[in-house]
Amino acid sequence: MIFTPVIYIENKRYTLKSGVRNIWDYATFNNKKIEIHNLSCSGCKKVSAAILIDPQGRILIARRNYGKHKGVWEFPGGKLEGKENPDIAIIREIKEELDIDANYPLLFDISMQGKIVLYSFFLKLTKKDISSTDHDKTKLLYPHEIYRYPLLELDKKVTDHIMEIIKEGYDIKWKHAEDRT
Ligand SMILES: Nc1nc2c([nH]c(=O)n2[C@H]2C[C@H](O)[C@@H](COP(=O)(O)OP(=O)(O)OP(=O)(O)O)O2)c(=O)[nH]1
Repeated sequence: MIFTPVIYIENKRYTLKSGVRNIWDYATFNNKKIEIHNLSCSGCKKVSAAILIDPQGRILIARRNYGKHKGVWEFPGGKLEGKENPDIAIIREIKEELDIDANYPLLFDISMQGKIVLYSFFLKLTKKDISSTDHDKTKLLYPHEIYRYPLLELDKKVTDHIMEIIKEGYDIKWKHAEDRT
């Protein structure tokens, strides 16, 4: 599991390494597996969510097209299967839902509400035309714009944490390798 330089675990904030200001650079410092803190929550539903970021720093949100959350905007993702790790789950989910092949999911938030534990990962969005099996609409939004849409409670908390990370001066934009100077 690769963390960002900042991680929120149940609303507590941890800084893992100083001196790294672009969250994507952290992957190159920290490319080894680390076991995540084991949350004790018996009978919890564990869910991974993808904060897919484009090169302009916009985030993908999607409107659910079925079930009890139909019409609600959320981050793509879904439940962990069996003993699956959250990072493996998010790679599988966004392949299934959006047909996106992702690398280096960066874990930055573990939030709980009721019986749900949500693991949120930053991922690079390189694909242009997005369509989802689970959603009828998608949007690319700057983080402050996300609040304009009806969101699940946990997603508001995750968005608050993204805003805090940006206000502190961390950059969530990334560059294509060929654009790097
Ligand atoms: N995919 C996704 N799920 C989220 C987010 N935030 C959040 O609280 N959840 C909750 C909603 C669902 O209860 C659960 C995701 O499960 P799922 O994607 O398999 O959806 P589901 O409707 O089949 O799940 P269920 O609640 O009916 O059991 O996590 C989010 O940003 N993305």
